[in-house]
Amino acid sequence: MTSRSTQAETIGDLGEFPLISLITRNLTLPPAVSVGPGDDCAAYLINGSALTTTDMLIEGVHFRRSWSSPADIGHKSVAVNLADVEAMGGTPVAMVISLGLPADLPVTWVKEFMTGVREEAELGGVALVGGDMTGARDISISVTVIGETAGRGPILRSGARPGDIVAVCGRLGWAAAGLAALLRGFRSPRAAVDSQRAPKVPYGAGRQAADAGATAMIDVSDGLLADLGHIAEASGVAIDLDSARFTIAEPVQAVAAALNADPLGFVLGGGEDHAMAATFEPGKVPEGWDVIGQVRQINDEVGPIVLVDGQEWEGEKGWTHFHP
Ligand SMILES: Nc1ncnc2c1ncn2[C@@H]1O[C@H](COP(=O)(O)OP(=O)(O)OP(=O)(O)O)[C@@H](O)[C@H]1O
Ligand SMILES: Cc1ncc(C[n+]2csc(CCOP(=O)(O)O)c2C)c(N)n1
Ligand SMILES: [Mg+2]
Ligand SMILES: [Mg+2]
Ligand SMILES: [Mg+2]
Repeated sequence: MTSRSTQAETIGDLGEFPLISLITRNLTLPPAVSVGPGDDCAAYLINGSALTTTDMLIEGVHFRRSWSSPADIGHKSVAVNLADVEAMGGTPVAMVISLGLPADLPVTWVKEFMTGVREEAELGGVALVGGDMTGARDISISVTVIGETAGRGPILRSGARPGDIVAVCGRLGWAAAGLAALLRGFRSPRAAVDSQRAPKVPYGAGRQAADAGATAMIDVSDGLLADLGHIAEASGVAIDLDSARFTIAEPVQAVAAALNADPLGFVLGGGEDHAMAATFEPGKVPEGWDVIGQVRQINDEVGPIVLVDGQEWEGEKGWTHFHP
């Protein structure tokens, strides 16, 4: 590194290519990756069926710098993408990250962000093989992950059949409860707020579900009801959840009590925990998954729908962008 780069405080002082070096030095690449960052493309082997997924995180929309550490944002950026590979029953192989960054961003911010990226990538078993960088007013992060299903077909949203059991693995309502706390200026309960800052994706659960013969699967990014709605639509079925089946975690209950809200609202309508939600033939629900309902035939007049105790849920079903 030049003296310019060792002394630089902001990424504007440092410059584009030294910043790329800072981000990409000392990466360990698995044998499947023959060319990592540094050339015009990365090169790697895919042995089975290939998967590609991408999700963006935008400052002010997905995170605030005042709420989350740079490392949290690094963790979250990788985790939300790995959750989509998991939700197809796949295994991640390679990842590219594109960053839009303001010039006055401290270099330390990017270093700490990359610590989160590296830690989450290691947890999920994916290699960073490249990316892109541009100036921007607000921080914008776009991650793309390439994965594989090792010759087995991917688990789609469209495979649920009447008579199947609906089950989930992972946290529900934690991140939404954390968001509600942060929006009101609180930093506790810590477990809920930390879940909003960076989700705990149940890595391995998607592959476990695929091994158990899951008929459909999705990760809960927007909200359980909204995301199960995608399974209902794609599969042409009705899904009926049993509210008595949900065990509501203590941090979610604590936020609900403090805000005088229904804790079930966080569980059913809250996103960003990236739990896996899947359907299975009876008797095939794997260990560690919680049964929450049943797949039923659609009523022709109503069409695909997600019900709670046989009724339509009156509250929020999940996050959608572009709403005022
Ligand atoms: N700009 C786009 N161009 C092409 N396809 C898109 C675009 N945006 C979304 N899609 C596709 O639409 C489908 C649904 O996208 P969506 O982002 O809702 O899925 P997700 O990543 O599972 O959810 P979330 O974004 O909440 O994590 C995906 O198959 C996605 O690839
Ligand atoms: C500052 C701030 N305000 C609001 C939220 C809540 N939020 C944003 S995007 C999203 C759904 C998933 O996004 P996507 O569908 O883009 O993957 C949710 C629940 C947040 N995380 N940070
Ligand atoms: Mg998406
Ligand atoms: Mg998804
Ligand atoms: Mg996603």
